[in-house]
Amino acid sequence: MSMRLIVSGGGTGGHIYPALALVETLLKKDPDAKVLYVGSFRGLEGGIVPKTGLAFKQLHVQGFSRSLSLTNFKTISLFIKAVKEAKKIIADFKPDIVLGTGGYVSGAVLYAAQRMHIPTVINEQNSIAGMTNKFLSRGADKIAISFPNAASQFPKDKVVMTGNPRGQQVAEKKSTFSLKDFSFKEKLPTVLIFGGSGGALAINQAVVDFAQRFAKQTQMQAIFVTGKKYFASVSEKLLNLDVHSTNLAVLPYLDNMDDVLPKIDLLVSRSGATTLAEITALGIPSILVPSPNVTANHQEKNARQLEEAGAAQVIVESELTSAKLYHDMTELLSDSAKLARMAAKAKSLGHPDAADRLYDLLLEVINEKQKH
Ligand SMILES: CC(=O)N[C@H]1[C@@H](OP(=O)(O)OP(=O)(O)OC[C@H]2O[C@@H](n3ccc(=O)[nH]c3=O)[C@H](O)[C@@H]2O)O[C@H](CO)[C@@H](O)[C@@H]1O
Repeated sequence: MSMRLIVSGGGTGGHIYPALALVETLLKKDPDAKVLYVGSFRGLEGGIVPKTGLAFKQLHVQGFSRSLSLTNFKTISLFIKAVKEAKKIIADFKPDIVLGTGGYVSGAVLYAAQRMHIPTVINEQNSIAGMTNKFLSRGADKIAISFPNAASQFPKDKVVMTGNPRGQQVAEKKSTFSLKDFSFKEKLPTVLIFGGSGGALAINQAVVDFAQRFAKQTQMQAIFVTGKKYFASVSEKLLNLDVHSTNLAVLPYLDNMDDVLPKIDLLVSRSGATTLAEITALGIPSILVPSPNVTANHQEKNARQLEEAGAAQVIVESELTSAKLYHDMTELLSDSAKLARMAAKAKSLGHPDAADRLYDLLLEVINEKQKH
C-alpha cells in the first residue's frame, strides 16, 4: 500500500526544505504515494512549495511575541482556528502519518493529528529544540533529531537520530550549475555569501563595506545573496559606491541552492541548522556568523559544533566587522590546503542518508500503529 502523508513545516527555509527533501525521497521509493503539504499564509512556503507542484494548503497562524501582549491572544485564537481547519483537512485527506518539520503551522497541524489519533513524527533540525517541537513531543510517536545533543530535550524512548533529510537531497543532486552562468571563471576559488533564508543585515553591511576592496581581487570571486527584503537597498548602496566588478554577483535569493552549493569552495553564512546539514553532507568549509536573534542562542550552539570539529570558523555578530570578515574570508580562499582540511572535517559530520532514515522511521511508525 502506498503511503498517504501530510507534511507540515513553515515560516523559514530551514523548516521547509527538509520537508521537501523527505517528500522527494518518498516519491522516489513509493511513486504512488499521496502527499499534501500544509503551510502557513505568512511564511516563505507560500513562495517555495507551489513551484514543486505538490498539493498545498495554507492556514493562518502567527508566532508568539516574547513579551506578554495582546498579540499573544490573537496568536492563541488563530491557533485554535487553525487546529479546527487542520482537523478538517486531515479528515478529508486521511493520512497514514503526519510529519512536522517545525514552525508554528506544524504546531497546529500535528496537534490536530494527535487529537485524532493519527501517528505523528517530528523532525528537529537544531541542537536546541524549537518551541513548537517541544510542545508536540509529548503526543508525537517519534522524534527524528539531527544533532546528538538534542536528544536530552525530548522523551528518551521516542528519539531517533536520522539527521536532516535536506543533507541527503543536496548530496545526491547532480549539479548542472556552472560558474560561467555568472560570467565567473571555473577555476578561481569561489565564496557564496548569504544570511539564512531571509538574509542578514549585519552580513550584508559587512559585505557592502568591503565590496570596493573585493572588486580589485583578481584571484577570487563571490556570489552574494542578500535576501529578498534587502536586495533593493544593497544594490543601491553598491551603485553609490560605484562597484562594477566582474568577480561579485549580487542576487536577492537562490532558488537553485542545491545546484550552486556543490560548485563553491567556501560559504559565509548564518548557522541555521538546515544550511549546516547541507554543507556537512557536501563537505563545504565555512565562516559562520550565528544569528543572535534566535531562541536560546541555538545558532551559535549549532555553529560551535562545526568549529570544534575543525569544519568552520565562527565570528559572533558582536565581533563582526567588515575588515575581519574580509580578512578571514580572503585568507581562507587563498589557502587551498586549509580549505581541503576543513572540507574533509565538514563531511565527516554529515548525514548523507538522512532522508532514507527518516523515510524508514515513518514506515516503522505506520506499521507499528497498524499492529495495534
Ligand atoms: C532566524 C531564524 O529563526 N532562523 C532559523 C531558521 O532559519 P533559516 O530558514 O534561515 O535557516 P537554515 O539555514 O536552517 O535554512 C535555510 C535554507 O534556505 C535555503 N536558501 C537560503 C537562501 C537562498 O537564497 N536560497 C535558499 O534555498 C538554504 O539552502 C537552506 O536550505 O530555521 C533554522 C532551522 O530550523 C534554524 O536553525 C534557524 O535558527
